[in-house]
Amino acid sequence: MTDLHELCKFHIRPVDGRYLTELRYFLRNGIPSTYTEEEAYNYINGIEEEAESTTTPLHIICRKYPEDASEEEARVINEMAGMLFEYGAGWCLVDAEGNTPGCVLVKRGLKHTGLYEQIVDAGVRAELLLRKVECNVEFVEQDNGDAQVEEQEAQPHVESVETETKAERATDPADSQEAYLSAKLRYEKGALVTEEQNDGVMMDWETDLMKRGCDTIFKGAYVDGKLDDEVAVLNIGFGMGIIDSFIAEKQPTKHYICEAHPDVLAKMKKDGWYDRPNVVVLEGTWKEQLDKLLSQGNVFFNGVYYDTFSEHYEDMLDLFDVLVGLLKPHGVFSFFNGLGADREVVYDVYKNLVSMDLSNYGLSCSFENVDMSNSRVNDASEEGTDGSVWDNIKRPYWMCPVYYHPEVKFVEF
Ligand SMILES: C[S@@+](CC[C@H](N)C(=O)[O-])C[C@H]1O[C@@H](n2cnc3c(N)ncnc32)[C@H](O)[C@@H]1O
Repeated sequence: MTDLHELCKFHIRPVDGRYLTELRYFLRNGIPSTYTEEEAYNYINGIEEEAESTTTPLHIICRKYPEDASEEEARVINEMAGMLFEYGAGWCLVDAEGNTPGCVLVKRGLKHTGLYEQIVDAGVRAELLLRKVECNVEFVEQDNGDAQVEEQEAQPHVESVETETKAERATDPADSQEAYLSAKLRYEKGALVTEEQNDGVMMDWETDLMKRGCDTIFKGAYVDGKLDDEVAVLNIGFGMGIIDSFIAEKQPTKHYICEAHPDVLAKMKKDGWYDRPNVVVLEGTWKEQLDKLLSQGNVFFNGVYYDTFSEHYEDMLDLFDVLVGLLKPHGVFSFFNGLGADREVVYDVYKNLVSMDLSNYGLSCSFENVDMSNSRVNDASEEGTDGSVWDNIKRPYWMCPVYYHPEVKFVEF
């Protein structure tokens, strides 16, 4: 390995200013901050193929971060990471075990460190930059061979897809709305899945989270502690009707349900949702339906819940545009927070990002931490079954020990 990689192993303690001097020297003299152990190995051994994994200096720092680091050592290590980021280090490159530097810290129980925070901040900055680049440049399809987790995290109920091509993604029901809306669905015990691919569209391990979602949006039913004369709520995405059943129990004046998939709409019809006197079913995508409601100008909600499938973070940003026009001033918005939830560090990046994005709309977002360590979702083997809730499901979309349950309202309320 190289001197740069060796430096990041902290052989000599304490970790002090000498580390900063040496690291600065390497970087200023042209050693890339993303120079990987694999590249070094291949170079030394005359191997020409490009390595599949990318163990960067930042990975090594995370692997070797001393558990007993003093305050001063922690400060120096943070400064080293800062320097690496300044010189272009990646927050989401993956090593041979599929870990990003942040994942390494999570696995070592070092999430509380300033280093982890710095990596999350770098992730937020990278996402914001990526968004700007994607807006300004038509073609950013660039395969530089680096292994990295998908930066443009897919939205609720879709996890990151590592190296699929754009063409594959266009036909993947878990990734493309067009493909999803024309895919056949199947209701099975405790889940709604796509018929062919077995993507989990909705699963009943989320029941408790749906209950929380319902309770949260009903906080908007009260103005100064008094129940509003008319309580109107909107749920976007019916799925298994779990949250809609909780909403129905609270007997709102009007209960709007927006649903786009024909198989789900058929199930709603069969189960009598269309016949309920206070229920209004908006058939179609929320983008079509909510624009109509906005132009109508006479429907405003105490609570809105959002939980769709095969949408992306940028769709959610589009939702915020209409949400601010449809929410009553004291109204509350919540959503199934599966943003990047197949990787803890990405989940943390999105937690920060969504708060920042909402603040641009005058909305504040707070999160309640829900411990999921005892949830069925994290059980390797579910009681009464041979396996976990993910058996037969193509891609697990939840891998985190804590759920960040969001509550969103206008800043002044
Ligand atoms: C995860 S499920 C919702 C589960 C629901 N929260 C529950 O408690 O059962 C997602 C639902 O959103 C619907 N959906 C997907 N895209 C949509 C869109 N653009 N507009 C409206 N509904 C959509 C799907 O057909 C599916 O029924």
